[in-house]
Parts: sequence; structure tokens; C-alpha cells
Amino acid sequence: MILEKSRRSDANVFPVENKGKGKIAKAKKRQVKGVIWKTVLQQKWLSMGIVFAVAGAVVTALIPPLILAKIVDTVTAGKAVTFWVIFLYFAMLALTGFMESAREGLLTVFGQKITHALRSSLMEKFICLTSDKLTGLEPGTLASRFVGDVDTVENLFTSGIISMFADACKIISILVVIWFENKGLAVVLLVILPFLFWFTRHVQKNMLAAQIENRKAVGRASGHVPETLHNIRTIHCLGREKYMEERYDTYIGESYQAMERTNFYDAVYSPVILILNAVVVAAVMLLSASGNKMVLTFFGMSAGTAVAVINYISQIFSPVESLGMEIQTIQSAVAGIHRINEFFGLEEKENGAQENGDTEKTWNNPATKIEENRNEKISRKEAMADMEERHRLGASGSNSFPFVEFRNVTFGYDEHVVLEHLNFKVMDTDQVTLLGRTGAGKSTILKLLLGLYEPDQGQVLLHGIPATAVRAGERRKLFGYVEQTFHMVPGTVRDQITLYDDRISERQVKAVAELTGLKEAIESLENGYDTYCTPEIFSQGQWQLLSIARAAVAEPKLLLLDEITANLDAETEKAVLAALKRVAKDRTVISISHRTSAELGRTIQI
Ligand SMILES: Nc1ncnc2c1ncn2[C@@H]1O[C@H](COP(=O)(O)OP(=O)(O)OP(=O)(O)O)[C@@H](O)[C@H]1O
Repeated sequence: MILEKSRRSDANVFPVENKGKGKIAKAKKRQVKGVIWKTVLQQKWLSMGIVFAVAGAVVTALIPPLILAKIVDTVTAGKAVTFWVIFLYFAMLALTGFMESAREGLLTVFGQKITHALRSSLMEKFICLTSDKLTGLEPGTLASRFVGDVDTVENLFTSGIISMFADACKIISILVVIWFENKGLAVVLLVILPFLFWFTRHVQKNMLAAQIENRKAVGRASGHVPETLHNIRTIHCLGREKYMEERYDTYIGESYQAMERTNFYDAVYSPVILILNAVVVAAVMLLSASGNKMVLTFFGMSAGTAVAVINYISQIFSPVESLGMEIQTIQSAVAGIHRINEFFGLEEKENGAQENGDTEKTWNNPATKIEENRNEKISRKEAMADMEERHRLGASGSNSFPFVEFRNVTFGYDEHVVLEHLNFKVMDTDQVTLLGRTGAGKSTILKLLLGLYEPDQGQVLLHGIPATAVRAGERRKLFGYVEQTFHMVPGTVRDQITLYDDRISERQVKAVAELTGLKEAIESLENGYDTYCTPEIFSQGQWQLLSIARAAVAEPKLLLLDEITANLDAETEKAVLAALKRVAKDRTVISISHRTSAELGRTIQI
């Protein structure tokens, strides 16, 4: 029944026309703003705490100078100051400090929550990317999305947008208080602050440029040392010692000059600010002491107010300085957000999300459909059951579907066409070798079979079903893939074989170790299967046997072998081929080779 139904639906559901590599699936709509908003909602109390601490820090900072003014005025009037006023002054100072620490602490925690949420979302996205996108991404670029760009978004909260808001509120509130205390000073400050801001930005920009140059020069200098060590024999042979030394000198010189510039701006900035602060205070004091009635209307004030005003002036300079850095942080964060959003916008593979479990729930739902074409749908579960059925029939000889079929396949990476109108079939338990010159596209054929890419034209079918329709969780039962070299994963010998898959039992691990001839070698290790893997515990041939064990442990129906003996000597090659023969028994095997000597079974020329 299933078979008949699928045969009928093949023409509609899995059409010969290519669906295009870019159309495997639509990218999920994930955005940095959405992640941040979700975190804000999840951390309700934390977010409310931040709002309270920011507002509290601004308001409480205004109060101590006012109390101090009262104390000074009382003392200058010859009256005694009560204990409670003095206590209130110190209590308010303590409360201001507490509020500021609370604000910083809560912002740091919130920033970390954002970082965690963003990195988790990036990882969810990463595991759902298509092979096309993954191979197109430079490892450095990818790492910088996870590290640098996420850090800039964290900084947006810890020292960016919220701090900027708090600093702006602080400046405005101090100006308002000064306006009521001494209008003349408020006007002076309104004139001076833009200049102070411009000067601060100018210094910060130049310092930042010098720091970036310094970092680049330090990077070049530190890269030069391993490069020299790596090529030391060539350098000696060609007598290039002087050249290498001069290059190193140049890098260090560049770094020194950049450091000098940073030090210059650093040294100049603080004295300028302190002098400006002193000049403003002195000018206002002189004016307030003048006998001119007109001047006194604007600048006249009591001794207590003078003390409060001096206090406010010193308080207003530091947020202006911070504003410059906060603008810088916001600018970098905007660029970081843009890059992360670009990453979120990359195309996802259709069944990638199943691996992180969130669609597993919908998997059990009969309404879940996986392939949509010409308004007709077929569930993935049904497709898999269908494939199982076809395989069972194939094994009993009553299935007309080949296990593997390349039907008129054309495929290329971007504009570079690698395979053109390729046709071949491999029946159940067939053992074939694909022969072809280097670069002919043999490895590409295996990747198409693994469903990592979709053909541009034609179809890659496994028991009549497109390779890309195989569910990620089912792939290991269907194929085992052995590459030219072994890729170690962090963990024990057992982990190398199971790849952390809990469904693989201890019995299967031991059986495959025996089958590949690794049993003795593993058991002779200090902790047997629990030995933590490091490159020196096995020889190259043994690693390759482990590679076969990893591919065969889930007892897959199809073995894909990519030049597995290419890097081995004749003796080791023999051992690996003998192990392979045992593993390949009663299985369908497709191997690739550009040598005719190592071929297995029937050959297909590419
Ligand atoms: N991810 C990729 N992006 C772009 N081009 C690729 C990619 N992978 C392979 N190619 C190109 O496709 C062509 C076929 O590569 P493939 O690895 O399939 O050849 P091969 O026959 O297995 O070669 P060899 O025998 O040397 O391993 C080569 O020109 C290669 O440069």
C-alpha cells in the first residue's frame, strides 16, 4: 500500500526538476531585537530592578549637595547643625553609592543574560544552516559573530544605551538644580558643555584609532614569531635572517608609535578637564563675590550654595566624558547587531531544527508535513517508513527500486559545474567503486548522497526517495561515511565510535571494535574504552579503523567510503581493507578512488 501510494506520488512530490539549492527551506525569522525583547520579558524582575536603580541613582545623587548647602549655611549663620541632618547627609551619600552599584551590578547580570540568549540563538541557527552556507562562511567570520559581535551587544547594555540614558538624565537634572540655585552658572555650563563634549570625542576618536593601530601592529609582531619559527630552515637556507629581523623591527616600531599617540592623548585629557573645572569654579566664585548688583542677580549665592555648586560642577564633567564612550559603544553595537541579523537571515536546512529537539514534538503530530510541492504534501515519517519498506523488499529481492540512483544529475558549486547529467544505479548489497580523476566530483557525489546538497537538476534517490528528504536523526541508520582522515571529537575512545549517541549500546561498540580488529588495541589502553583520546594513542592505520568503526556501529545499510586508504602505506592499507571487507559484508558499499588498484566490486567511471 505504502509503496503504491508513494509510486503514485513520486511524480508530484519529488519532481525531476530541481527545487534549487536556495529553496531547501525558508530562514526562520530571528532577529537580535526579538531575542533582547524575549529576555526582557523573561527577566521581568531584573528589568524592573534596572529601571528602579537607574532612576534612583540619578535622583539620590542630587540630594547630598543640597543637604551640604544647608549644613554650610547653618554653620555660617552661627547656628548648630543637628545630628540628624549630618546623619541624613551621610545616609544619602551611602544610598547614592548603593544605587549606583546596584545599577552597575544589575546591568552586568542583564548583559550576561542577553549574551547567553544571543549565543544560544546563534548556535540554534548554526546547526540549522545548509552545507552551502556553512562552506561559504569563513571560520574567523563565524567565530566573530559568536564572540566579538555578541560582546558588542552585551556592552550596549552594560556601558551603552542604558548608561547613556542615565548620564543624560544626570546632566539634565544637575543643570535644572543649578538653574534654580545659580542661573549665571547654568548659562556658563550650557556654553561650556558642548565644547567639553567636542573635545572629549576628539580625544577619544584619536585614542581609539591609535589603539586599533597598536593592536594591528602587535598582532603582526606576534604572528611574525611563529611564522619565523615555522620557516626557520628555509630562512637559514636562503639567508633571510636580516629581512625577517627588519620586518619584526618595523612591526614593533609601528606599535611603539601608536602607543606614544595613545599616551599623549591620555596625558593631555585629564589636565585639560581639571583646568576647565577649576576655571569655571574660579570664574563663578569671582563673579559671585563681585559688588555689581547686576552681576549678583545672576551669580550671587550663599556660602552653602557655593559648596553645593562646586560639587555639582565636578559631578557634571564625568557623565559628559562617559557620553563619548557610550556613543562609541552604541555605534559598534549597531554594527554588531547588523552582522548578527545577517547571520540569522541565512538559509536554513529543512530538518536541521529537529536535531535540537524543538520540532520533535511536531514530529509526532500526524498533521506535520515535510515536503511541500504543487500543493501536495507527504509526511517525513511516511517517507521514512516507505524507505524502510522499500529496503526490506529490496533485501528480499522483490523491490524494483535501486538502493541508490543518480537520475540525470547536474550539480555545481555556485557557477562551477562539477557533475553534468550523471546517471547510475546501485542495487541493494552491491559494492561499487566510483573512479575518476582528481577534482572530477567523486566526493561531491557522496555529499549529494548524504543529502548535504540538492542537485541543480535531476534527482539523487535512495530507494526512490530524494536523499535530502532523509530525516537528520535517521541518517546514521541509513549511511555510514568514512573519510580520508579521521576527525577526532573531544572525549573517550567510546565517544569516537558513538559520537555521543545514546542509542548506541555497549554491545554494539564492542562488536564493531572486534569487527574492525581494534578490540585488543583498545583494551590494552589504560582505561580501555574510557581512555580520553589524544592523537598519539593510536597509529594512523588504527585511527582509520576507528573511522570505519564509527561509520559501521549503527549498522547502516549503506557504507560510503571516500579514499579511505589514500594516506596509508601498503601494509596498513592491507589491514584496513581486510577490516573493511568484514564490515562491508551484506551491505551496500559505494567507495571512491582515483586509483584502479584499491577498487571494490564493480567500477563506475565518473
Ligand atoms: N564546498 C565547495 N565549494 C566550492 N567548490 C568545491 C567545494 N567542494 C568541492 N569543490 C570543487 O568541486 C570540484 C570537485 O571536488 P571533489 O572534492 O568532489 O572532487 P574529487 O573527485 O573528490 O577530488 P579528489 O579525488 O581530489 O578528492 C573541485 O574542483 C573542487 O574544487
